[in-house]
Amino acid sequence: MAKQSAPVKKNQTVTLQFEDLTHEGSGVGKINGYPLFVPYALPGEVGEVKVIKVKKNFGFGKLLKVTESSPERVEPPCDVFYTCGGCQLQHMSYDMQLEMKQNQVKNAMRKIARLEHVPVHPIIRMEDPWRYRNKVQMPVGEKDDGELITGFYQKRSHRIIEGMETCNIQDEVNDRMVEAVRRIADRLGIPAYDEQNDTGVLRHIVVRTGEVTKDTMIVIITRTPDLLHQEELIKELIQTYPHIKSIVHNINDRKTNSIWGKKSKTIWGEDYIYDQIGDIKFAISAKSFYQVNPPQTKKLYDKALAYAKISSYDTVVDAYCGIGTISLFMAQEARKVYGVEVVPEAVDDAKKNAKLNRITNAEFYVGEAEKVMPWWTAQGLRPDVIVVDPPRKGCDEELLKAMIDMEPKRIVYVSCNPSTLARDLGILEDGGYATQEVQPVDMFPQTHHVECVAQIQSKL
Ligand SMILES: C[S@@+](CC[C@H](N)C(=O)[O-])C[C@H]1O[C@@H](n2cnc3c(N)ncnc32)[C@H](O)[C@@H]1O
Repeated sequence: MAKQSAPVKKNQTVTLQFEDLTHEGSGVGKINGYPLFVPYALPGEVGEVKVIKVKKNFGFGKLLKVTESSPERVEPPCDVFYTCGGCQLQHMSYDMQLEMKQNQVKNAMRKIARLEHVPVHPIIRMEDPWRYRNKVQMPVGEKDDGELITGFYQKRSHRIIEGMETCNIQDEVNDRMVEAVRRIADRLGIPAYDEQNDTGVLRHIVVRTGEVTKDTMIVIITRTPDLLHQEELIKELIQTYPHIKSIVHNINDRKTNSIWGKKSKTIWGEDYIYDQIGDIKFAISAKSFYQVNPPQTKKLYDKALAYAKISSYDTVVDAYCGIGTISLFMAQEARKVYGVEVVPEAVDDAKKNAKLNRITNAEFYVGEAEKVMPWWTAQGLRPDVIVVDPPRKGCDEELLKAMIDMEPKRIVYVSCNPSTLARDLGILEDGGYATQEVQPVDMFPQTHHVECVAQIQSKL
């Protein structure tokens, strides 16, 4: 059979009618059935597109001009939206963002898990989908004249966007704190890290602010073991900003894209900041995972708790438990909760958090969930409910097997990636578990990320 070639060539300009969106938010238009993926194009629009990459079954294009615009197109409020890689969806209405995410979850359930009959509820929207992030990790660089600059990297590069004064999805306090550290460090003459030559000092400024407490933690990440002008920097920060409760110095001396180094020390204040979700208080240390959107997190955890249907006789396992957030919510209803988490600092936080809330029926262990759970099974632990909340890559296969071996009545799966969620639900179906329903929650407005919680029941 003759090999079919793509109907377009690189650098060709074509007119496209857009019909759909990819899960990353690019518009999809077809030429003789051949799809072209075009960032910033919306379904229902017609546009002129320059073809920039041609593959066998699909290609990529750059939107040159919108000739027929969608009513869902909006002006992005952020000046650097088209250069920055942080948000992908500011050019579409919030309703369209939600519809796209809802479809993404439905498609994953249908195409990956083959669970078309499972209800996917309407996504839980955010009342005000801006300024929600409680944590920022901002790279530091220098202008040609040596002045320090901070800003996110331009898309697919390590070039800092100059003149980025604010990020519209960040808590304003975090914006101000990044600028304060930049300004003081610049005046003190602390040089930025130079990635090319692996020289210089200041790599990243990380700021986390508690939603309820408004406590702020600042983490200064340097290449060098010492932080130049540390005392002056601390003095000026704490005198000017009394809401700063902790300043941590983290050392990353490797030539790497990773932000964090292994060693951290608190150079002023406490090792933690505090925050509260619902009735539960949390101490959060620098390296621990804590959900970035607190108002939506409460809605997510309430749903997880409702799906778990815990009685006072139940034993619960919370795998990937972080600082014990979900565990402590569950512990209020359960007989006993066991949490497991791989980051030792997070487990220390979880134990501290149990004490802080006078919760005595939750125990926390450091380890890889996929190794600890089979060991627990061998010890005879048979929980009534298992909660999992893994990173984007989903659950390890060993962990899924261990869950099935533990024979819980119910599983609650919290996921930040519908594709791996659907893959894992398929494996659980084969292991005797049926997915009852899925609830998407919009934890990351303006970006293509989507969070879900699924209720899963033993078929026995
Ligand atoms: C999405 S977070 C969820 C944390 C917590 N449930 C929450 O809502 O705050 C995933 C957590 O899994 C942890 N983790 C990653 N791989 C792990 C593994 N193999 N075993 C145990 N924990 C792991 C991470 O350190 C992180 O704290």
